[in-house]
Amino acid sequence: MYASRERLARQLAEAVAEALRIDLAYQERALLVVSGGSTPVPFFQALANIELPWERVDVTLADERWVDEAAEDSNARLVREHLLTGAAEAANFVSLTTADATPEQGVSVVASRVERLTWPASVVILGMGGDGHTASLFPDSRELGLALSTDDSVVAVRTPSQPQARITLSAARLHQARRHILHLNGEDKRAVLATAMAGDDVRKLPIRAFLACPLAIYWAP
Ligand SMILES: O=C(O)[C@H](O)[C@@H](O)[C@H](O)[C@H](O)COP(=O)(O)O
Repeated sequence: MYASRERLARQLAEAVAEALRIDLAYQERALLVVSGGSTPVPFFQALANIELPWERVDVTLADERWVDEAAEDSNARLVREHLLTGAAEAANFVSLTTADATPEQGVSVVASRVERLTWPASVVILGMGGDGHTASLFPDSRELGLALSTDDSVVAVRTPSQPQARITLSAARLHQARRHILHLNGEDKRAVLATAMAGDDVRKLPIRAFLACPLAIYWAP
């Protein structure tokens, strides 16, 4: 981990906290949509320690693996361990899974949960994989076309390159935010982002669906 990644995470936490503060000055509740993966951990830890009226903040995920919340690779677990601690413990976390065996069975319950939240979100923070995916909009997802085009909030996703079934907020739902942020580290991801910016085939590099949001980019080497 580079020191600058830690600094970036702290700056990002300050920016997100400020956005929540601004929105909470004139809304009863505010919504923060975060991503999983390894990149956000220092950001979560920095944000967790910032004083805010967290009891008026809802936190949900851009996407989730269809696994038990106790599983190593559960994004909910990541958020509970690193964000919902300290001051942020008072936030209300809304998970994207149910006890159903498959995301296809749970998708409508998750959709109604998501739709009850305060939209537009204050901030949607996206990550990006080396294949240009964001949330669970993978280039090889069978449901990519659906997730990019549907008005539904949530889509169950099967992706040959990924070991688990997943559930993702749709592109339309992820677009419903006052601010969009892309948080990424490393030269390899910067190169993927540069390629994404130089073209327009969203199915090849799904991050392209968010480049015109506008998207604030938080990058460290
Ligand atoms: O993993 C997830 O839960 C998210 O679906 C995914 O979109 C993530 O943001 C990117 O894959 C980046 O992941 P890293 O931060 O681990 O590189």
